Amino acid sequence: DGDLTLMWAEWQGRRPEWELTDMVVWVTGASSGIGEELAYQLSKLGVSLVLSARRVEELERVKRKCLENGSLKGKDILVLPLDLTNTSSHEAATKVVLQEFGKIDILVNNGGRSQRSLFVDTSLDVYKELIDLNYLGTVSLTKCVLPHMIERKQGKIVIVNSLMGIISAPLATGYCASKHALRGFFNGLRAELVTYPGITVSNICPGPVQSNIVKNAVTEEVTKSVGNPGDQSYKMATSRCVRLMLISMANDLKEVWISDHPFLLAAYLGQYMPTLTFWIIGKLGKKRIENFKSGLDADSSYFKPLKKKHD
Ligand SMILES: NC(=O)c1ccc[n+]([C@@H]2O[C@H](COP(=O)([O-])OP(=O)(O)OC[C@H]3O[C@@H](n4cnc5c(N)ncnc54)[C@H](O)[C@@H]3O)[C@@H](O)[C@H]2O)c1
Repeated sequence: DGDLTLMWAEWQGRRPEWELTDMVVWVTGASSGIGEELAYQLSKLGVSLVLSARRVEELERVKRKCLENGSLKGKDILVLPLDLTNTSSHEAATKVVLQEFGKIDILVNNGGRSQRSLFVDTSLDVYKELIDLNYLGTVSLTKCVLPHMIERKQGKIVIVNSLMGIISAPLATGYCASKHALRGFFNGLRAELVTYPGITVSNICPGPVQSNIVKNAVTEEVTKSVGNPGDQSYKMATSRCVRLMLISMANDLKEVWISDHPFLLAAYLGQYMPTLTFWIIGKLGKKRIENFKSGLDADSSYFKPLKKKHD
């Protein structure tokens, strides 16, 4: 359920329990899904945590659960409300973290939103929103934190990208574009930082993972979300995805693919036979669009045969 380098790192590499202790880790999108689970698993490693998202009460809930389940004390977790699209607030937020903990070892750029709509039906505002949030929000926060990492000549920048940043699927053109943009940007930034070997850039690309991503996905209009999480039984467990993310961070892997098949296979195939892969995506995607148009959950109804096989 991961690319070969990641699987090797899980087998033979450095353990998160050895490598990630005593660090200050800032997680965006920590109020739900992958970010929330990251908070729980990180809190067991004894790091200092900064939890960011827009809803303070949800972040407080996550903080309480971290304190119940981990070894941290209240002072080790900072709840810092942050809207990724409000880029003018990012500098001040970074200062608050530095004042509180004195350093930032790991920035996990996780906050984001997906999409479920056909391009022809979708307002341009949706495309602006997805680029503002998923791409520019991440770039902006990284721009605020990076000078501090350069000063210390160390730090880990983690981007929660997606397999949709490598291959694309119908009904998510704007989401795929924002994730492809992140991959292009951070591969370039990594190369710019080559004179700082202590600063690493990890591009993490999960396939489908259990979370609220579909429920929160934007549709034809920015103000309209899907509202229903759909059937998540065929997706990877959040805890497994996050464990593999921590292994990636502990081993400073530059890019990882975290997914079950057939999604992982599609990513591999896409590297070797792009034309064939896009033909297959077109064939499979046709059914996905039909499901969506008839009001069904595009994914779960599509993956029913797969689920039955698992059962
Ligand atoms: N779940 C999947 O299948 C999957 C697959 C690949 C990649 N991802 C990526 O994982 C990341 C986390 O998503 P998730 O699956 O946990 O979904 P989720 O909807 O459960 O969580 C998204 C988080 O981002 C936050 N967020 C949304 N808009 C924000 C804003 N304007 N400012 C600050 N925070 C904001 C939400 O509050 C929430 O905490 C996203 O970047 C997503 O693209 C998810």
